[in-house]
Amino acid sequence: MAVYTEVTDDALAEFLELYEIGRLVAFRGIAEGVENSNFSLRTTDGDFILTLYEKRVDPADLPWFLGLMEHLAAKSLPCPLPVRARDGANLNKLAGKIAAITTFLPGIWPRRPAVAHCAPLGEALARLHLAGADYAPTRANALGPEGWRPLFARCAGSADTVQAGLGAALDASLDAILAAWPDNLPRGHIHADLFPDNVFFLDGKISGLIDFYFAATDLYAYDIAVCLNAWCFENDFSFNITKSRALLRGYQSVRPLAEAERATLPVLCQGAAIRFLLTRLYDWINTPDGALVTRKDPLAYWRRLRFHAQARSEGDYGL
Ligand SMILES: Nc1ncnc2c1ncn2[C@@H]1O[C@H](COP(=O)(O)OP(=O)(O)OP(=O)(O)O)[C@@H](O)[C@H]1O
Ligand SMILES: N[C@@H](CCO)C(=O)O
Repeated sequence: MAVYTEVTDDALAEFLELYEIGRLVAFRGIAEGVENSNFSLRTTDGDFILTLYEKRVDPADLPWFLGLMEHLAAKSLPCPLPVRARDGANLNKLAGKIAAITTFLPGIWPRRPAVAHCAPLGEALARLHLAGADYAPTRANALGPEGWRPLFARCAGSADTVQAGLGAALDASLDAILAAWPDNLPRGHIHADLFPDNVFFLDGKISGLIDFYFAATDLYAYDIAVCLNAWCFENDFSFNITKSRALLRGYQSVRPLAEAERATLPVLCQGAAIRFLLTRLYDWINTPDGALVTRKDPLAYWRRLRFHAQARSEGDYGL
């Protein structure tokens, strides 16, 4: 459930006056997502999404995210296009929060990711990387390697309440991953959270890439590692190398990987696994019982981390 902030009819009417998008026809909260409050908005001009930015998004970063989306959409990537108000602003205030309207994208996200989704996903990710290359402003990845130790420090004390011995195991894993982390790979703007619920499909083709609020300037291959974690494990935590091979082939059909990117896939995947493990662990510990939002299981990423830690080479990912 992700409607943290209620929007009254009067406040909405006043807000929509700022835009030139026709008259309101329908408005409802969207239950999915955990980070921001999202509403679907229908006007006489069409369908839109209204987002109110909540806890984790730093308002100072919003112009960068919206600018990136505008840049990518202009290059025909199927991502939401921020709608500008009459005065040209793409961010305004609603119900005490910073808010934006973006275009609505058709399609549905795959509840059960299959092999057939993975090649189009890889292609779309590579297109995103290429299309973003000439977006000049940069954004440091707050949830990249430099952020992992400080994040762990904020939840280490409670890790063992989730699983006995988890704190010490994570401490050792972080040491190993950070020591082996590559710093000389090709970089640019990455999505950094391209999970199945952020990718819409229609008739077997990708129709939407959403949720750019973790995007940052970082290693391209790290973005692939995020996708390998999010798309290529089965419910029993076994790694599906057929999905991984399809994803990597799809990616390389658009942007071939450098040798160093291929060779470092095991550690990049460990890093991506620990990143989601840590944010989930933090949320697990800090979300009060009875909160409306569903907490995500940190241990699902502990299982993934263990797989990647025993991977020896790119061959373990189907290359
Ligand atoms: N541009 C869009 N077009 C169509 N639907 C959208 C769009 N943006 C968001 N949605 C809908 O809103 C839901 C939540 O959006 P989103 O994933 O961005 O929320 P969030 O709280 O920021 O997410 P997350 O928890 O994944 O970080 C999506 O699953 C989708 O149903
Ligand atoms: N994709 C993240 C949640 C929000 O970005 C996760 O599954 O932990």
